[in-house]
Amino acid sequence: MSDLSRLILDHVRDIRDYPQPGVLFKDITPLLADPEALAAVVDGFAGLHQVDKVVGIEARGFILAAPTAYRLGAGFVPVRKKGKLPAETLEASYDLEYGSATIEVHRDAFTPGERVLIVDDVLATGGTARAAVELVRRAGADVVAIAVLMELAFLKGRERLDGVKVHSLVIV
Ligand SMILES: O=P(O)(O)OC[C@H]1O[C@H](OP(=O)(O)OP(=O)(O)O)[C@H](O)[C@@H]1O
Ligand SMILES: Nc1ncnc2[nH]cnc12
Repeated sequence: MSDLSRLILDHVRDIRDYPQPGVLFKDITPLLADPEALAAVVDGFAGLHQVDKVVGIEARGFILAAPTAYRLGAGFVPVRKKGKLPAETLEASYDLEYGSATIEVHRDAFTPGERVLIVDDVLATGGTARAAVELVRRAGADVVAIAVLMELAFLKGRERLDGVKVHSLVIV
């Protein structure tokens, strides 16, 4: 296992039965609070691809995507839960490990053909990431890859992202 994977595992804590019974929730707040771990994760994402825009998925994805964009000299684009973006949007609905949701992106968030890295904290069932890929493509940009801090392999999210490059800093 890489030093980065070990560092992440040491700073993510498991919360049983949150937000509902049967879910083992991966709480990244200890990692965010640790300067060395936070910097290593952002550097890890920024080392993957040079892109024009980094997309962050509300809310935890924002925290990691914005510093990644800064590090790359790229722009940041928020994908938000429905009803939060002020201008004209595209939307996609999906199921995730513990519920369902609708996300949106501004219709004019990208110029055609821009290269995009999508960043989030956790890949579980893949519903969220798949919907984000769909939105970015419908908005006219090119999804270079998805990058997550942690992939929960038993939920097989990767299988729902056929044809998209998926980078996980740690797989559990
Ligand atoms: O692979 P999936 O099963 O779709 O699950 C992964 C998503 O679930 C969490 O987001 P959540 O909707 O809980 O939002 P939050 O970041 O606002 O806590 C996480 O941050 C991912 O975006
Ligand atoms: N088990 C989990 N822990 C943290 N975030 C998640 N998003 C979906 N499933 C999750």
